[in-house]
Amino acid sequence: MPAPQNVFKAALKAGEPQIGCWIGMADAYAAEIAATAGFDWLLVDGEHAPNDLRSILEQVRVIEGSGSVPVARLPIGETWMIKQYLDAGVQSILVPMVESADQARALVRAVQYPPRGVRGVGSSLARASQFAAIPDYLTTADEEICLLIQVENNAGMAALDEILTVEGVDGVFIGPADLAADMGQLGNAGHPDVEQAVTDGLARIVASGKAAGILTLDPAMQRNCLDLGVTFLATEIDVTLFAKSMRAKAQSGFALLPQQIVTGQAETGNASKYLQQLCKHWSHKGQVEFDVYAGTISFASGNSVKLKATSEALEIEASVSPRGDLDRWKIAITDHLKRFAFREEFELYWNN
Ligand SMILES: O=C(O)C(=O)C[C@H](O)[C@@H](O)CO
Repeated sequence: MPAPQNVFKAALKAGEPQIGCWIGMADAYAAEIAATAGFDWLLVDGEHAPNDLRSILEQVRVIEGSGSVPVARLPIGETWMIKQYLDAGVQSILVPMVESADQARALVRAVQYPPRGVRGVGSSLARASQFAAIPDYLTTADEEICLLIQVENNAGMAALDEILTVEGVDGVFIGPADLAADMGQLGNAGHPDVEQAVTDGLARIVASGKAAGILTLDPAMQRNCLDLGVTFLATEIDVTLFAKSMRAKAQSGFALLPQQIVTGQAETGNASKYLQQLCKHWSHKGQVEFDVYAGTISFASGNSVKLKATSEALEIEASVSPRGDLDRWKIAITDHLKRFAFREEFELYWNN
């Protein structure tokens, strides 16, 4: 009886695109929910999520029972860590921050038993062999391990062609976020230079015959990657899905409640000037419409202000969301207008 077949590895070898999702909740219950979605693979993130071997194992267990395949990302590519992940029964691993062919070769050795590799032999204790219930595990395990590595900085990209010659690396994942950071575009993986480097790298990986992979939430980039021949594509992240939908649902709930609104006025002959100054000042942060007589400024937070200028006064209506801080918003509006009206005695009276 051989080691369990790695259907994910087989699909990559056959060039069949596999759509996956990053799961970073670091919780088996959440992983079990994700596993009902039907993704081909789920990346259990041991690098950026608060996971340890135990939590990785619990998530792998619940995913294995579904139609999805677990792929575990290690925090870093250490031989002893790989040994533990494989003995725990993980068959597909993703190793971050690979930047040389020597490093890739060491990782290949780490996932293989002697004489080809250095994986320690402990299968009699290991879940991977079903605790020695799989008699042929030792001689069949290597073939079912899928080793995926991440190239995600300038050094790795420079060594990519040599890395792609390393036998035993089943796929190479380009990490846009970390590559962007190393390219001087921290937080801006969508920068044209970064996207160009990513697509060039993916094309080289595909041309080498190895599987190419990436995580991107951008639908256009996802389409482009599949057109390039990417075969392990992660299109979502559970944490961001959950966080964004919770925030949106909280806002839509509060939208059922009345806004907090207050009016105010200031006697001045420069009402139109100050109105236009305030609208221009906040035009880069919020949604702004104005002319010489009236203006509206709205922010994503729910804070907004309407202004009307006459020849003698500036009239204001300030509002915040039901849970917003109206007093703080009034102070912000007052402070900005006082700064613009520094040449005169300017008092803004609120009708609260
Ligand atoms: O560099 C990248 O991009 C990745 O390796 C994926 C990120 O680590 C993932 O956390 C999403 O930002």
